[in-house]
Amino acid sequence: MTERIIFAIPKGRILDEALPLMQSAGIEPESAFFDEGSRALLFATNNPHMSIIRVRAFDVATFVAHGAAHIGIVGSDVIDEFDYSELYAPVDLGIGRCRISVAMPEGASDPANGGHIRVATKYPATTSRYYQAQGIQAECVKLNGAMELAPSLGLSGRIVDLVSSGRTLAENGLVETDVISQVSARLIVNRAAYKMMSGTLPALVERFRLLSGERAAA
Ligand SMILES: Nc1ncnc2c1ncn2[C@@H]1O[C@H](COP(=O)(O)OP(=O)(O)OP(=O)(O)O)[C@@H](O)[C@H]1O
Ligand SMILES: O=P(O)(O)OC[C@H]1O[C@H](OP(=O)(O)OP(=O)(O)O)[C@H](O)[C@@H]1O
Repeated sequence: MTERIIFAIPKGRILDEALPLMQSAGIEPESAFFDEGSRALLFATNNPHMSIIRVRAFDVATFVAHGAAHIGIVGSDVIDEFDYSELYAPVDLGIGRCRISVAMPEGASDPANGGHIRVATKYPATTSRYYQAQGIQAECVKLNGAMELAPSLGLSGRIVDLVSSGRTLAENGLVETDVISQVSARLIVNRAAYKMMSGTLPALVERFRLLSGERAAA
């Protein structure tokens, strides 16, 4: 018997780039997936043994790590933040490229007072790890968006957030001071499922690996 594969994809901005990639891999979601009025969260595909769930970016990693979904697409920013041992990330898809950086108000200095700083971020684990390696203790204020507001309103001296064009920082009077890491979207697989579903998942991963190799070479 072939088990059903649950494929988790993120709702946000990666989706537009992920869909053509999935189509190239032969995965076509049912029409309800494209219906903006639909409240459904789980969708059939042209493969009777595969369904798609569309969830928030951070939740893609959680669903796959717990085996509730078997495979997914998510940014390396999310993988690094959770550091789930159950996740295998075998393919860099080369989409959703950006970087995770430190930023602060133009012309400001934010000295580490007694080795301590305060940072507003959606990425507390990544931020703490980055500063810990420099012997600085980062007190992270967790926000889920609009981090750029934090310095001007006195919430923190600096922020750690994703940067692509730099436009959001510039429009909010901030400058990028350090790049923590480069980010791109990855194919992730639940390690146990990869072994258990050996008739389907490894071949699917190979298809994406080939496509990404072709894309990188193009
Ligand atoms: N400016 C950007 N350029 C390129 N990729 C980005 C950019 N911002 C985010 N990403 C990638 O897209 C992923 C999802 O980000 P997005 O901003 O769409 O979600 P979100 O609105 O933060 O998510 P949610 O609403 O689920 O909290 C990020 O984890 C990152 O990998
Ligand atoms: O350097 P830029 O090209 O301006 O991109 C950076 C912005 O993109 C992301 O937010 P997004 O637009 O996804 O919205 P969000 O606040 O909902 O995360 C990120 O959080 C930055 O705010």
